[in-house]
Amino acid sequence: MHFIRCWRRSATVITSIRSFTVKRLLCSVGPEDDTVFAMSSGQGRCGVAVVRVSGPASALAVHSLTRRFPAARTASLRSIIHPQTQELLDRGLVLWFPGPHSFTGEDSAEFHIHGGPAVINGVLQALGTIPGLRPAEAGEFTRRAFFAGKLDLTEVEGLGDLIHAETEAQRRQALRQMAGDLGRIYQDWSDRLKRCLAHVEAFIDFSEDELIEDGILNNLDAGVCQLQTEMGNHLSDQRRGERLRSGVQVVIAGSTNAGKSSLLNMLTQRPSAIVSPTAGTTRDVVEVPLDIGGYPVLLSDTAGLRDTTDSVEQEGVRRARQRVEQADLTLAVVDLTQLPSEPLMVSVFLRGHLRSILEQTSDRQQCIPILNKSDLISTEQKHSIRAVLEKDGDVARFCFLSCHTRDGLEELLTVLQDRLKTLCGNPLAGSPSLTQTRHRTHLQTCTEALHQYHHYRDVDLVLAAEGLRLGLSSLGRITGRIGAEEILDVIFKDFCIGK
Ligand SMILES: Nc1nc2c(ncn2[C@@H]2O[C@H](COP(=O)(O)OP(=O)(O)OP(=O)(O)O)[C@@H](O)[C@H]2O)c(=O)[nH]1
Ligand SMILES: [K+]
Ligand SMILES: [Mg+2]
Repeated sequence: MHFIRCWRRSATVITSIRSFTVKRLLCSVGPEDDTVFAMSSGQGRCGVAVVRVSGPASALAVHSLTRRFPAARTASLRSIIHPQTQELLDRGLVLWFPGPHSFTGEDSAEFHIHGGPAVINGVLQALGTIPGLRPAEAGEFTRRAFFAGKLDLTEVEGLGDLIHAETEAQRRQALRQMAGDLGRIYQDWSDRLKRCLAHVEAFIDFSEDELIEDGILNNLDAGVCQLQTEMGNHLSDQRRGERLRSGVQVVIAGSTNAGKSSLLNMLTQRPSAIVSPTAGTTRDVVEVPLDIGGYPVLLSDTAGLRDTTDSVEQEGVRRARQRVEQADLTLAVVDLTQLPSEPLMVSVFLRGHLRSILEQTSDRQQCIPILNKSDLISTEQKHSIRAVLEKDGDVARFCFLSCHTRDGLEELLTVLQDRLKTLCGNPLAGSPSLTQTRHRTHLQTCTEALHQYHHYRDVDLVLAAEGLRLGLSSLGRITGRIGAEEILDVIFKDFCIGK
């Protein structure tokens, strides 16, 4: 969805100024001497739009459009004039940020103009007539900031996440990463590893001259072990940061007619899925993104689980099972009227029933049993069911619910939020979580390389040193000190024009 939005935004801008561009749109990977411009605020009619310019010809751009040059980093009201026709385009604020003290590190400027399409197009077209200026690529301002050393890759990713953050917890995590919290951890590990490597190399070069004490290798071992422990702890985070970034997969599953689609509609507060008394109504997976207490959730309703000869429904059941298998959390909906009347049989029945829903995924943390249609049973029945289940440690914390009266909804939301908190962690507490598979992959490579150090340490010190060197380069790949080119395009594809 984000991608389409960004793509649409960029498509509009590019078509409107294409005829005025002097240079081809190049996808650059390194610093450039051309100057780029783009609208940095959102698309559509708005009070104020921000047009950004960055590169060596920024001063020329400001001068050409405003005549009177503004003081650095001070908003100045100016008439904005087309440099060729001298026509007045708008009156707005102009800001001048001389490099290197700017976001991109280059000379840059911002024009805060009125947000109507004709004004915006007029100013973009005017900029396009200035020699040396061309429209910016998606993410090009940030790309320039990266090459100027203003941001490392984790900070660039944090900035991208911040732009796309849809919930409070996502915003907090992204902001923290953008501020460099995560990058600093990796940089610290990198610095320490570099010191270890320098010592091993010194030992290899000078030990025969007996200039180096013997104990130095033991200290080194301890240093490498300490790094491994810290990396291990960072990696064993149950994917909290990644989950918060991409959304928690919550799946509603259960038998046909248990009330799964009714639950989806109640949580989304709209008729997202068809509800009917016919068993087997839902076949496709119906997925709705939700913000629950600041946590991003992808909530899916699935086909009722039952044996069937209908091939379409069979496919629905297959998809439902697949979703449950991949889910971070399953809401297992049970129709209370289907429970055995004998209270003592209730927990046996429920345990079996939950097992048939969850199948392989036996982790109890991943399931909330929802006993639905509580409006159809008496208060006494409810009490006795609760008493039996509370005694049974094998049944995870359950919720009574009625999708008809909404009784139990508050309690369900509380339980749900608790689980989401556990699944995503508090993005502001403790050390920051890794947020991307990319980080995980390089860190794993790094820890494996450190094993190589221990493996060869007594056999061949040169090979042991190679392990440290490999580890160092894996860490460098996370922050972009090494091999940035190959992944830049992947990262920047999610950025919009103007950022
Ligand atoms: N009395 C009562 N009826 C409910 C409740 N929840 C759902 N129902 C009814 O149960 C029937 C089935 O509801 P659905 O939401 O379609 O159930 P489902 O689990 O999605 O069914 P399938 O998609 O066929 O698997 C409908 O007639 C609902 O109105 C409830 O809390 N109380
Ligand atoms: K149904
Ligand atoms: Mg349904």
